[in-house]
Amino acid sequence: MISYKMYTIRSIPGKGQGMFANKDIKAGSRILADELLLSIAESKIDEGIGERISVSLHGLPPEQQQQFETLHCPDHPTWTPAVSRFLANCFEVEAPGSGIFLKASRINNSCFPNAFFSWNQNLHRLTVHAMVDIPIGDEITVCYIFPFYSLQIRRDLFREHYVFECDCSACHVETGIGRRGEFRRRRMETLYTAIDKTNDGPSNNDQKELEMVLEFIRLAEDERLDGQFLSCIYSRAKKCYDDRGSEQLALEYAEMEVETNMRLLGDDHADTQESARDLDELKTRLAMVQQTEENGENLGAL
Ligand SMILES: C[S@@+](CC[C@H](N)C(=O)[O-])C[C@H]1O[C@@H](n2cnc3c(N)ncnc32)[C@H](O)[C@@H]1O
Repeated sequence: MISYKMYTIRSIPGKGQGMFANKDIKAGSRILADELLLSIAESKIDEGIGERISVSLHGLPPEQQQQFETLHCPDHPTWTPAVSRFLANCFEVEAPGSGIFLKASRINNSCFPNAFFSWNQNLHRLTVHAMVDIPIGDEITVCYIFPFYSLQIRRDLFREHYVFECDCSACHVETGIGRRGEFRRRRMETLYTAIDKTNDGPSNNDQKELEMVLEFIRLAEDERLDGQFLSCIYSRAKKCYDDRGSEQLALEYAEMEVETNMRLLGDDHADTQESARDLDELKTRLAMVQQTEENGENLGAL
């Protein structure tokens, strides 16, 4: 067992090691900002991945190579141990790259996670933030993939990439919670793909895009799913409303985007800083519109 300020790493039956809160952790708190041990610039799983991992690993001092060897290594049917170990423990750094972080790699998966990981380019570290209040003693979990993927896709990715079967309540579709959740997640997956395909500029079908965005947000709230994907969707809602001249609604979604980014990424993340700048611009624009309207009213009253 290893204890740090906010968490302890210890074994759990059936899951290897895991990370546990050793104090009550408030939503938005930074649980860790982990240093990069090694990375590869291209994480696509092709025949060259073993070589890329090997080059990066052998560029490290022997002590750090040994630290990599201590990480969990699943028994994958086709990959070498180095590839299995890398893929089961890596996190995305600058896309399409992946990296290994010794502490974060002890965090297990849940499709109802209570924490969120993100590569922070400004800090050159991987951060993990509490998405919700985490009581002392609870396991700290992240979702390795988009949690709104349907059960079949989640199962396939967990088996293929990480070699485990997820046992969280979302993966038990025989229960009421699991079944209702699966229905919502399938719909969210469809909507996310469709929203992603719509153009960034003013589209021919703004109304349809806005309807999809609002439905996605409703489903995420019902399913209590959170993540940076949600702040991207808030950003789309902001843009849809702004494009149609509904600045007040655009402002509400801009505020939700900043709140989500602050909580999940922290104020030192480039995405948070960009969304905060956008919010300030929108507020300034809205204040100018209000001022112009007030001036017009005053002139009319003369
Ligand atoms: C990033 S590591 C997490 C820490 C790992 N348990 C350890 O012992 O170091 C990923 C591996 O943890 C295990 N794992 C993660 N989440 C799990 C879960 N919900 N149920 C069972 N095993 C899980 C799987 O073996 C997976 O390949």
